[in-house]
Amino acid sequence: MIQVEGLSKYYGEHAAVRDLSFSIGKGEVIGFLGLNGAGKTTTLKILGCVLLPTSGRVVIDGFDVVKDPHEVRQRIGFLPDTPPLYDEMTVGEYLAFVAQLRGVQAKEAKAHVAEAEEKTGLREVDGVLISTLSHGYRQRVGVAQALVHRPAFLILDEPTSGLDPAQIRGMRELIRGLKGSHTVLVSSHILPEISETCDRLLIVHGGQLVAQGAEEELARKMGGGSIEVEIRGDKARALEALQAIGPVSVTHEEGGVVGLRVEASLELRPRVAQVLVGAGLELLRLDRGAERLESIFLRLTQSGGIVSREVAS
Ligand SMILES: Nc1ncnc2c1ncn2[C@@H]1O[C@H](COP(=O)(O)OP(=O)(O)OP(=O)(O)O)[C@@H](O)[C@H]1O
Repeated sequence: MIQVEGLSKYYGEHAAVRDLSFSIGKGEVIGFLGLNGAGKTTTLKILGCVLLPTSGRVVIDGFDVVKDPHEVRQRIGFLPDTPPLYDEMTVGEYLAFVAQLRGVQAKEAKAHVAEAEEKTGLREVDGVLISTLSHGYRQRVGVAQALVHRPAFLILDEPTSGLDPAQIRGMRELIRGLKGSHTVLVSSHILPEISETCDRLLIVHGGQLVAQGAEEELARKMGGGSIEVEIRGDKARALEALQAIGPVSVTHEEGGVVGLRVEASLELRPRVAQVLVGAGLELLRLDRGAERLESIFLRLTQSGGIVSREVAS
């Protein structure tokens, strides 16, 4: 369990984090979202015992980050925005070195390293010098060093930063694979990545929490949500059938295939399928609106937090 209560961090007069409170349950994968400068890195560094808070409390598994940092560090693994890698070491040497720094017995270090390499797909580069690795592999080593002492909690700051699309997918799968065995807090500003990986979202803006909840829940609270379909058949008939459910717009049209979006809650997906098939149309695809998290996020972070007060509770 992670509990954050009234956390603030000032750099001089500037409040990077203001009165932040949230809790994370065992086994949850939480996405920490915010624009550049929102206060994500500062918060994660405090949770990772790298920075001291100005005020407030962070308790991880019953231990306070200020009073018991040693206990906290044994229970968390931290991937900072720039992973602290030693270029002149091989992957295996580096992970063994980090394991021992974190209190793993020398005789157990090998098993810990093998397990971390297995989870992060690094087995084949165990003997490779870190200086020769691609950026994607370096990020994996960053995650592996966070895992190597088998912590219950993982804090990952922008794990996909600078990765190409294939590497992003690999990292997403890696994080998904950690679910169940770890509690994960992962920060990002890449919305689809968070949307697909996380159970719940914390959205920060200007150092404050402006919303929290599952994507579904946030969309409901904000009255948002949309369903996208692709059909083959008469466009006018499709528009008429869908208008009974909510406002409809045509998203694309090509070779007899029409894409439409209905502004309606996801729970209405079966109803959407029913009316389209009932109208004699061929239903080729039915999905949640892809832009949804993006629109929730933009509304929260561009409204100066007006919507936020209702949604943050
Ligand atoms: N060492 C520092 N000294 C002074 N101000 C700082 C320092 N570190 C961060 N800040 C300021 O605190 C605010 C929050 O920064 P932080 O790095 O936590 O945001 P972030 O959400 O992680 O942003 P990004 O996605 O760009 O990394 C910003 O206004 C930043 O300029």
